[in-house]
Amino acid sequence: MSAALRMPSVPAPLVAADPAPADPAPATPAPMTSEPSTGELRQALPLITVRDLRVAYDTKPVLDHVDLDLFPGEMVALLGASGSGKSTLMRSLTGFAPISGGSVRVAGHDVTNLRRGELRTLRSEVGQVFQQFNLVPRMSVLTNVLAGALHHAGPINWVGGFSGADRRRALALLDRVGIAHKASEPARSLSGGQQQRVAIARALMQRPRAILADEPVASLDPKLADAVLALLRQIAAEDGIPVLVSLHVLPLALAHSDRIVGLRHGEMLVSARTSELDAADLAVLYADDAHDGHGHATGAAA
Ligand SMILES: Nc1ncnc2c1ncn2[C@@H]1O[C@H](COP(=O)(O)OP(=O)(O)OP(=O)(O)O)[C@@H](O)[C@H]1O
Repeated sequence: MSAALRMPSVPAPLVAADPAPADPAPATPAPMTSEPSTGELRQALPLITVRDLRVAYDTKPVLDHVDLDLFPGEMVALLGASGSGKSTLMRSLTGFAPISGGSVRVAGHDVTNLRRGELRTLRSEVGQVFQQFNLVPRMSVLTNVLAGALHHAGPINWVGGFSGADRRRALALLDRVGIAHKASEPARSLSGGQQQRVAIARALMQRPRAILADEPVASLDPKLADAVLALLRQIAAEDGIPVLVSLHVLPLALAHSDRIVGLRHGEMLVSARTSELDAADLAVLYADDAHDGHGHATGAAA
């Protein structure tokens, strides 16, 4: 396989429960040679569609004609050396980046043309997970998860302001991510891997239509990183939502994604199914970047 993989960004559709179309235009159905199964009839349309995206900070271009589709149910790893534009691409999906051209559609929202209230709605529908977890350290694990419900609730009294149904749901989500037994402990008392599980449960509390995870395992040891990425992939498949996860370690991307996309200096150079890739195919993303300037190994040797 050639080094730079400008493959079509549209993979064979992954089937998901009740996918929400990002665009009202129906996808052209693939020709069918036999009676379609239910799954085939529910072919997924992309929930997130990025076309010809350009982002510039002041006059400095950071993303250059980027195309991307994210489908319900798939875990997509976003790779690239430091400064290649991964975080900027993620921020573009929730209206936090200075988009200078192209289009971004997320769960039916045209991100480049949203009023403030619509932006809030968009952000309430997209769960976010960060490297530093972003929990409130002195608050309990349960309260941190309940905070995910605030996106939909508007102003709320933190003391006793959550409904019993919210609390039951938060506990069920903590159970799902494997740390219900920590519900009443302060978040700061948990290990990094446990805190990231809390952050994932908080994102799920939003009932997200997609999850964006920006280097979610960069602070975790390899075993915990494996477990957290496996959890995110399981959520993508079970909940039928796309999960986009930026990573710096190639073996983790190869082990835990359905598809890999890769940026280099703001250009999307790689977009392919993970099963069709190996580490050598991804070297193009890191050429001439022995170190990324932030002390990360680039992953090529990881
Ligand atoms: N708010 C900003 N103002 C000006 N330049 C910015 C801003 N945010 C990012 N940049 C620049 O945009 C480029 C891409 O940054 P970005 O954070 O998206 O890269 P990244 O691939 O996520 O890097 P890393 O892996 O280190 O997190 C970099 O050159 C960065 O300096």
